[in-house]
Amino acid sequence: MASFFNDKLEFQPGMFYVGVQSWETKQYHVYSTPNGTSHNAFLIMDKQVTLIDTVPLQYQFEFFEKIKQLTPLESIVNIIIQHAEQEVTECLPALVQACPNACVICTRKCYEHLIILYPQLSSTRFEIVQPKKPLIIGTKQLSFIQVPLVHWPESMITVCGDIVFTSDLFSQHIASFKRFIDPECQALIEEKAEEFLANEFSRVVPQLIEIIGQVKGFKMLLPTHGMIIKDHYVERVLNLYTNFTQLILANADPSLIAQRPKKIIIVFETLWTATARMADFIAYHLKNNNINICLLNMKLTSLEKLAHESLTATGFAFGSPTLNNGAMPGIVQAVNYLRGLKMVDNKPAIVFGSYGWGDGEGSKYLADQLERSGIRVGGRVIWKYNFDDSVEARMAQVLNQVFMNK
Ligand SMILES: Cc1cc2nc3c(=O)[nH]c(=O)nc-3n(C[C@H](O)[C@H](O)[C@H](O)COP(=O)(O)O)c2cc1C
Repeated sequence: MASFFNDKLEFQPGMFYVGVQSWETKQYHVYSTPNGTSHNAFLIMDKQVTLIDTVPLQYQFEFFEKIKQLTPLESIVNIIIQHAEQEVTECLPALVQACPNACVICTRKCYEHLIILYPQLSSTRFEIVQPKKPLIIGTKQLSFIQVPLVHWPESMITVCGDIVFTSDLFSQHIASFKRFIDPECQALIEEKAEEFLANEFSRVVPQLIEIIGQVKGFKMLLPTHGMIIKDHYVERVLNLYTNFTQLILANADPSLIAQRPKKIIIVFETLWTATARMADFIAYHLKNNNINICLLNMKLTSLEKLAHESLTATGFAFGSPTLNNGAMPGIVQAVNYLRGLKMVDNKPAIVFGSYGWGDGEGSKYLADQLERSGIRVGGRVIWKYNFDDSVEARMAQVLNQVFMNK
């Protein structure tokens, strides 16, 4: 009987895509994924049938059906788990039950994480990968490169001939009927790959540089999320990764940041528009002084957009009215997110905001959060309810001083 899931893709002789498209995923980790995502898994039909990664539990039926189109589940001998996170392991307990002959192959750390996540795996047969010991599965041979903290401590990637299964590396959050990057979707895929980088890998640049060197020259990259990258797109994506690492390294050096075209991120929230109107004033003032701006209202903007834009920023203006003696939740979240990704470090910042009856505790809270992370706040402009020309003049002076050294 024809199966609904019979959309086999043999991307290399004997190698099949058995992943799923998650069109409905609009939130991933802490940020939004408007294009959905995919959870990619791969089956290698060799003497020893070998599976690379699983998918989230909600897709177990589809995943198993896809495998069964190619081979009975019991025939699987090796289950390679590149990363312990639930998105690639939730089907593992059921899979192990369905494949009595299978051995789970992963790093030592991955094994430690898996048996905490799934105690029922304690009697499963595991094999811990060794750096220089390939796994021979018949005509094909697999070798493993550990990539700690890219993006969990147990992560590894898998090399097979001239292709690499890259786990989260080179991922892009997008669901699609296409499996391969092509000219039509190239721009979107590259944007999504850079967004993924900004949100997931800003803290692991030395590891990225090492991996970029290791995967140069390979023909095909098969990430956990998004489309497969092959042919000349491999070089394009590696260049994108290299540019990203250079950008992040430059972010650690104030003299290199100073050489970039100026770009100030104005990120704010508002209750009754006063802080929003001041954000507009800041935007106009900077623009009139030939400084690029990006104006983001955190009620209408996503964290992944904020992080992506912040990659190339040279400074920040954070605005919040006072709400219950503190700052607005979205802007607190924004500061916390950028601080964690080290996007604000070494860049000038100001805070601003309206208040009613207190002392501008909203912007004070933001300034304290930034200063506690070692980020120097160059100015704080506050006003009661509504602002007039004198507050605008004060703001203009702070902007000139902090962002233009005037
Ligand atoms: C729910 C709520 C809580 C507030 N809490 C405070 C407060 O704790 N301290 C204060 O000075 N003002 C407080 N305010 C007043 C606002 O900070 C004030 O209206 C301000 O002008 C709003 O700025 P906006 O127009 O940018 O939203 C509060 C306002 C609201 C609606």
